Amino acid sequence: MYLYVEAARIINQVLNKKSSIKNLVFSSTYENKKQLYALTCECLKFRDVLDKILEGSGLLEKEKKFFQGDIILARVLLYEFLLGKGVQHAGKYRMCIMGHRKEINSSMRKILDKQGVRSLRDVVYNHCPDNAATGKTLPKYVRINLIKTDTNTVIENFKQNGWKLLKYQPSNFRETVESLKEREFMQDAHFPDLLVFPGGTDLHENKMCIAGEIIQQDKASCIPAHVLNPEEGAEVIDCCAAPGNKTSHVASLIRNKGKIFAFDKDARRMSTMKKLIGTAGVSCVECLCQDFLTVDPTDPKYSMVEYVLVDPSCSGSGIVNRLNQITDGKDSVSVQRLHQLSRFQISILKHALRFPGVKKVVYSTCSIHPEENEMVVNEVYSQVSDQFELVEIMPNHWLERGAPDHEHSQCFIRLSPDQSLTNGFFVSCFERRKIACSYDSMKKTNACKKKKKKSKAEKFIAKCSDNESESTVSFNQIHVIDSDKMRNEASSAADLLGITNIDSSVEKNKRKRKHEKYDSNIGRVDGRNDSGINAANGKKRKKKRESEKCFQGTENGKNRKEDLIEKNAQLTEQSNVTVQENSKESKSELCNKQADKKKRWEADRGIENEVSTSKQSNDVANKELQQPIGLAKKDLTQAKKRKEVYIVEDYPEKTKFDATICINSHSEKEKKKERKQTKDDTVLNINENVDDIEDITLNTTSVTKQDVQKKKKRKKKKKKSVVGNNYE
Ligand SMILES: C[S@@+](CC[C@H](N)C(=O)[O-])C[C@H]1O[C@@H](n2cnc3c(N)ncnc32)[C@H](O)[C@@H]1O
Repeated sequence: MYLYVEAARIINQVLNKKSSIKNLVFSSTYENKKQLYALTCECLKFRDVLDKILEGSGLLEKEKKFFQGDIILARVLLYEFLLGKGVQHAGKYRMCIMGHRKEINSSMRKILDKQGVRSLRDVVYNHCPDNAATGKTLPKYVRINLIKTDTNTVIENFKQNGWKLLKYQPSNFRETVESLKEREFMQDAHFPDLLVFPGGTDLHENKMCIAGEIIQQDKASCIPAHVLNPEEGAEVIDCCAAPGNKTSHVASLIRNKGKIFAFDKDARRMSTMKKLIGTAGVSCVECLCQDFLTVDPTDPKYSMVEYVLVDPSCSGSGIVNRLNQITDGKDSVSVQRLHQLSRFQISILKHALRFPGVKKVVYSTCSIHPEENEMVVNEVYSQVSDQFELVEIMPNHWLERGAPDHEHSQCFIRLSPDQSLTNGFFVSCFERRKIACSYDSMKKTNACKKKKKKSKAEKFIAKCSDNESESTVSFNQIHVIDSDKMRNEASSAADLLGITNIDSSVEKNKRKRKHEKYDSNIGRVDGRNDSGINAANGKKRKKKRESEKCFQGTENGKNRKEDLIEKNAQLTEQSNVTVQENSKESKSELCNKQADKKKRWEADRGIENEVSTSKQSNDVANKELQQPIGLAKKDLTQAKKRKEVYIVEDYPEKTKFDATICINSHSEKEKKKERKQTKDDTVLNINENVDDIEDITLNTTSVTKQDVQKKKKRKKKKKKSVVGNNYE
């Protein structure tokens, strides 16, 4: 049968170090790769004991003609007969084995009796001091795919199918795991989306596994995504993603909301990944079959990426049931190979840290060699320590730290079969440093920025005035739609003219932003969290990213520090607007607030100074900072009631208009008329193309909807004629 012949061929090549099992299985023409892979691996694991049985039974001698010295094929058939599904549908192969079954069985019995065990598996386990070949002692970990289901449902499902859920105290977690018996399972102590089963449990045929609701994944390999801990809606890069276990885990943590750019240069592995993420119902991933080192970090496409996972190719020396260990011995990685790998790992990690918007990078390997772990991270850290810091991962929850005798080893975590009951693994985490800058220097920068803005605001207003009928322009209120930049322009304009009513609601994102407030942490590279899923922060950060869009990463060539300072400047300016508007507040209150704000600003950035302990004043300052611009919510509501403000709400979804200025200085009748007109007809078209944010102030023209439609028609006609010309 082709399966047996193919398995024998692959084993032969692996033993002769021609290629790896995975490569050979993937390139095989045998269709059922899973079956072929499993048989190949198992035959390699049981190689020694199968050889003994062969010797005892004299099978090779007796069937000299049949096997022609092919001991590997004989091993494969013997495995299938004794440990597999039986030599099925295999004609002459089956006849050959069945014809000698008595000798085979008696040979096996002798071995079992000699060792005092009941099965061949026990022979193998007893012969491997660390059980490396079988992985028997390692529990089986099952990750719950939160895109398709939830932990309780999965637990209930197992219980209904006769599995018993074991309870434990944190102090006896390890003992409970080690004592797990058949059809018993438990929840992991560290990660709520992980279940633990007895070693050797095979859930491939389980319905939830087939449906992609649960995924068999070692606990070690689940740690990087948890350490990365992106919030829902986050943008993530997975540099070396295939076959996609960690990618699909990240997708699960962000509940399929956000974006993952998954790179891998190996097309074959990439296609496996596509299948895996397809089964897992992951749709937020863009698979990019590309060498990650060739990706341009300044490409605007990646400007919103804040999280990067670096899980590069490594020696795999931590994988305990790695077949290379069976074929080559435990320390089979040569010095030269280690050197090559570590050079590659350094370059990938350095490249990951080049993405301008990135704030967290997790580097992991399934290697036990410091050359691929601590040494790589420390080498890279020495080059980026001005921008990034090494974060202490799970400081109170994980005892096994980086290898001693290496710098920063306290920051890293390692996993091992002995201590963590997992494969050997290494995880480290870089976070972008917080910017420390004094309040005074920040204010100085603000002053410069303000000057520039003033001229921009003047320009803006001049253009607005040009486009509205001069007699009615009073600029009592400004309404800005879907443009952060415009909102800022409007703020400056309002400032300049002493306008009191500013409604900066962003219509297109109205629903998204409804409950979100400006993040008072803006400008800080923050959000550390050891583990767990931080869904609540998700919306907040998404909003922050949206509002930062015009500053961060998109303005190529600008350095991040400047961006952040600008953001802070913006924030202060915006809160100033609020303060100015709040005419009811006394001067002294305002002074107090300013002082509090200064203290808070400096305390946030670790600048040693007196930090205000007054919760009340901090709360006020917080409120102020959270309020981006314009009217307080309650003031806005009142203004709406007084009909001083109206909001153009029902723009059609596909409207191209980004901004409109609404004049509000006439009688109610006129206002109504004007409102209708504004909706239907005259709008100040700030920018037709939302993507061209840079052009917003430049392309300010007044056009009617009819104009736009005409323009579109003209464009269409033009296109048609071009197509026509091509045919000619
Ligand atoms: C350790 S595996 C990644 C495993 C994956 N993170 C997971 O959890 O399933 C390393 C991957 O890196 C890919 N790789 C190696 N060099 C690369 C490069 N320069 N750019 C992108 N991918 C690369 C390999 O093809 C391999 O699939």
